Amino acid sequence: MAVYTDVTEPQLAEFLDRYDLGSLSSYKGIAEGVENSNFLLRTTGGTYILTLYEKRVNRGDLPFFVGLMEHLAGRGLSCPLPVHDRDGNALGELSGRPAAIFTFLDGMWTRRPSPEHCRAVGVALARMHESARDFPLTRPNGLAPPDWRPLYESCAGRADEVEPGLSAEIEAELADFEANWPGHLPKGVIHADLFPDNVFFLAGELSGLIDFYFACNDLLAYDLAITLSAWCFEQDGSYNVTKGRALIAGYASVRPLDEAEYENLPMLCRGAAMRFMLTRLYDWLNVPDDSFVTKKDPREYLKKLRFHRGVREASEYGLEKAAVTKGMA
Ligand SMILES: Nc1ncnc2c1ncn2[C@@H]1O[C@H](COP(=O)(O)OP(=O)(O)O)[C@@H](O)[C@H]1O
Ligand SMILES: N[C@@H](CCOP(=O)(O)O)C(=O)O
Repeated sequence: MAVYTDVTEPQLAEFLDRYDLGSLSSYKGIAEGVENSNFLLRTTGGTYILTLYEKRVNRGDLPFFVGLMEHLAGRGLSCPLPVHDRDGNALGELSGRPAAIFTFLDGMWTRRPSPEHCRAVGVALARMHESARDFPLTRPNGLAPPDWRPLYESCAGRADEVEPGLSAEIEAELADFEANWPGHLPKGVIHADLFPDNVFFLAGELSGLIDFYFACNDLLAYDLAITLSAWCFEQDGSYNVTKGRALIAGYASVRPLDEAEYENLPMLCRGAAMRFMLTRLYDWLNVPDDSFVTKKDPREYLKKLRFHRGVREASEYGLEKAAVTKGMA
């Protein structure tokens, strides 16, 4: 469920008066999504997405997110383009919430990613990284390794309610991240949440990326690790090396990794799994069951964390160093 704020027809019609989009034909809440309220908006000028930003999104970050989408779309990456009102503003206010209108992207996200999907996602992620190189705004990652311990501590020692022994396991992992995180690797603007529900396909081809609301400046290879962890595991929790190989090869075909990035992949993947396990754990323990926020199972990411902990060398993800660092994969 992702319509947290109601919008009345007169409110929306008044909001639309500020744009050159024609008049309101219809609008309807979109159930998918977690953080914000989204509406499918039809006007006499076309079809759009209306987003109302909810409490968990910091208003001060909105110019970064909206500016990034505009920048990437301008570089030819397929992603929602913010629509400006007649005064040039991409951000307005509707029903007491910051609000923006975006172009509609055709396509659907895939529930069953294939190796071909994974390769296309790897290519798109690397293109995003390259296209954002000259984006002038910056935003620190609010969910970087130094934030993981406070997030864990805000779960008030209740991790063992999810699985006995989990608190001690998290403690040991956090100590390792604090001592060994490879913070020196190349940085840039990362998507930071490129899960299957944020990538659209149309007729088998990748048609666009959405949901840039965790985007920030951080390690580029960490974004690859997040994406690999989200796309290359099966329902039973097993790693699919064919998908992993395809995703990494797709990425490296646009942006080859450097040796240190490649060698640190197991640590980066463990970190990616920890980050999503912790945010899910926090919601699992703290968000009331009748709340609108969709809770996701932290144990899915606990399994992935354990898999990554067992990986001794990056080649176990499917590709040898020479292939990935030379971009010849
Ligand atoms: N530009 C767009 N074009 C088409 N559909 C979109 C677009 N933006 C969002 N959506 C739809 O809205 C849903 C929720 O969007 P998303 O950005 O993932 O929300 P949240 O930030 O709340 O997770 C998506 O799954 C998709 O169905
Ligand atoms: N991808 C995250 C949750 C964030 O959801 P999104 O709809 O904003 O992508 C997770 O799976 O934990």
